[in-house]
Amino acid sequence: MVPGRVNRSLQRNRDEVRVSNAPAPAPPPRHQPSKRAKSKPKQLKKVVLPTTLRLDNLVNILKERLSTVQRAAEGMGLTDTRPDRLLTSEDASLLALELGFDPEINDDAAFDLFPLPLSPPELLSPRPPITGIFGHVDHGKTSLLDALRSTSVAAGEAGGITQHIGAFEVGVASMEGEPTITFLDTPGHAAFTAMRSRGAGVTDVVVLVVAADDGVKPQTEEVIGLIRSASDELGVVVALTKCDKPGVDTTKVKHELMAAGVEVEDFGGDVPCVEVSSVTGQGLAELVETISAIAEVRELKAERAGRVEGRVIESRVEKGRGNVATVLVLRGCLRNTASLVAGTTWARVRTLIPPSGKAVVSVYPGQPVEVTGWKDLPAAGDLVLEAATEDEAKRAIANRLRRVEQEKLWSDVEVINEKQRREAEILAIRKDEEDKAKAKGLRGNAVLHAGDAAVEELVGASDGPKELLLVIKADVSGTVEAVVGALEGIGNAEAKVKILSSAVGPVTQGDVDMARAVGATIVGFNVKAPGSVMKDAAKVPNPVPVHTSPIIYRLVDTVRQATADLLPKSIETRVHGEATVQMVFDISVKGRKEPKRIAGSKVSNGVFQKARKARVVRKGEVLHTGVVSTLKQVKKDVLEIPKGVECGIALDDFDAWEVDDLIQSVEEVEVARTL
Ligand SMILES: Nc1nc2c(ncn2[C@@H]2O[C@H](COP(=O)(O)OP(=O)(O)OP(=O)(O)O)[C@@H](O)[C@H]2O)c(=O)[nH]1
Repeated sequence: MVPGRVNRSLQRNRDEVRVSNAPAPAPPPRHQPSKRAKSKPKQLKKVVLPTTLRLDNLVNILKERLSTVQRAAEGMGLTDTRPDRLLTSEDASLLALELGFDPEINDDAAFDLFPLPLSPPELLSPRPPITGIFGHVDHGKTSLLDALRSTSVAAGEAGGITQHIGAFEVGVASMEGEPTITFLDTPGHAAFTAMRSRGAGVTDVVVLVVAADDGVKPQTEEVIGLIRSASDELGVVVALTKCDKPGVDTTKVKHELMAAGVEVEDFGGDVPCVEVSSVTGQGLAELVETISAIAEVRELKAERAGRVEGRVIESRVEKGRGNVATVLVLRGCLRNTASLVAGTTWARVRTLIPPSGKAVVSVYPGQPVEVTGWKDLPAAGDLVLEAATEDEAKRAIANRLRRVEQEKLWSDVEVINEKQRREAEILAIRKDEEDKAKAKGLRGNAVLHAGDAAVEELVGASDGPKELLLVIKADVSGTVEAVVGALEGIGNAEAKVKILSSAVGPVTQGDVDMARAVGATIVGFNVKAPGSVMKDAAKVPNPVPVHTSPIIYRLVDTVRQATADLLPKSIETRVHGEATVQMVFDISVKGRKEPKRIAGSKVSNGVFQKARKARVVRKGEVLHTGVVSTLKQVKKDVLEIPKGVECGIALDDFDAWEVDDLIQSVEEVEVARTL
């Protein structure tokens, strides 16, 4: 415990408040210590405050009166001082200080691991370039990666098989230093833009794949945009694929590339363009040579000793191996004895498996490796850092988790406080309306009804957009991110998607329980939902919708439809008949003092039906829509009147007829809306 820390931060806060209120002559009341706190600094009594507490918890901890704490809170500028109001730890500390206490926080909470400063040049050694292959759907990325991968297998030990770990290495005979290129095996689906842009973050060289028989397409342009935004860090080579196809016009494609802003070498620019075929193997060696030439010019170097740093490029749970993450080493030496942290999890490395499939004891910069031993699954994109000891790793992660929890809690605090404030407001309004109703002489249900009506008006007026709550599951962390990216934007101002949680793994009973508790829908990409879990999800009265598919677009469509279903249906009015008022007269009705006012009309269009609602239109303006109480032909009650026939019409709640009013016989139909 370090008591001084809080005081320093409190001082800083006071300064901030003063600055923001600079024009005011006197310091504002909030964050202003009382004389009591100032004049008796030695008598401050130590108190340890939990990170989250309600106002009444603070009252108990400080052993003060509720009213005293509330007064102090008001003096600090807090408008809401109800006992169940949640306080931020900062406000709670300030209140404690204000009331003559010395609040403490745990200094260990600040500990974490961070990337090392840049290494001095004399410690740097060449490293393999990290190469990403990007381009439009079906332009041949997978085929090119497969062709390059088989080159690496062929060049490796006899019978060797490359494991699919999200990256692989290809040897380059002519390259100096580390004679390999590391290829990232990134997927090329349109919905995976998020992953691609992250992939580009660790990439040194981009191979822009353009099919020679198809030319520049929307995703080609998207990749060009990505390359432009990171042009200082990226080397670029264009691979014109499918050049074995008869009749392809590579010059035309190069023109298209120029038009899209890629200055190809043949036309005087600096971007090399290699014509390849994954079918015949044409140009593959040249492509590899070109990448290594680009890498040499860029002098890619990293320190091969010391603490390791890397990035997670893929992660998944594997039967028998547990949490597995493919890590790309960016600096240092990754040993099979290291303790690592990534995101909010850590690992004591159990095995290091490179693409060749044979365990190794150390891995160097530019190389990809599968790391097992993670306590939890790290996410694709997470920074991997080495801790000096296992304890250090655990400490850093405990603090990161605490911070994540706190952040979440404090965003919830706002919501909870707002919800409580609103509930109190609703109660007050209900009471007020009920009192008014009683004063008017109303009794019993009529009083309750007055309260209900006022609350309904208030609640109806301020409802935000409807939300489709989602629990997302996917096979690997990269796809979790992609699915979240594809779904989170769905909706409009009236209905939208809200993602409650997203994680790697199959749909579990826990997911269903959680979804059921909050009324959420489960979306699974490329994952299984066991039969028992699906059976439970289908249970009435609270079934949980579960949508799983290996096709992301299908999930997007399903979620879009489910979100559209939340939209209030639009009401379409269909007119089945029209009558024009020709004269207005009164008839006396048995048992009624007042005569009934009848619109003597003639049906001018369609059929006028008693069972349908009637809409009164005067000079184009709708005056009333209501129930038909009387429909008479001469003196006889009838159910409908055809076109051209005269009739008498009366409505339940309207009788201010005028000659020439139009009475429409209407049907109100609910129409589903789309997004
Ligand atoms: N003739 C010929 N066909 C090719 C070549 N490269 C790919 N193809 C074919 O083009 C089609 C698409 O190839 P993929 O490698 O799946 O393309 P992709 O870019 O990975 O596709 P997505 O993963 O869907 O983005 C397949 O039918 C391949 O057989 C090539 O060099 N020559």
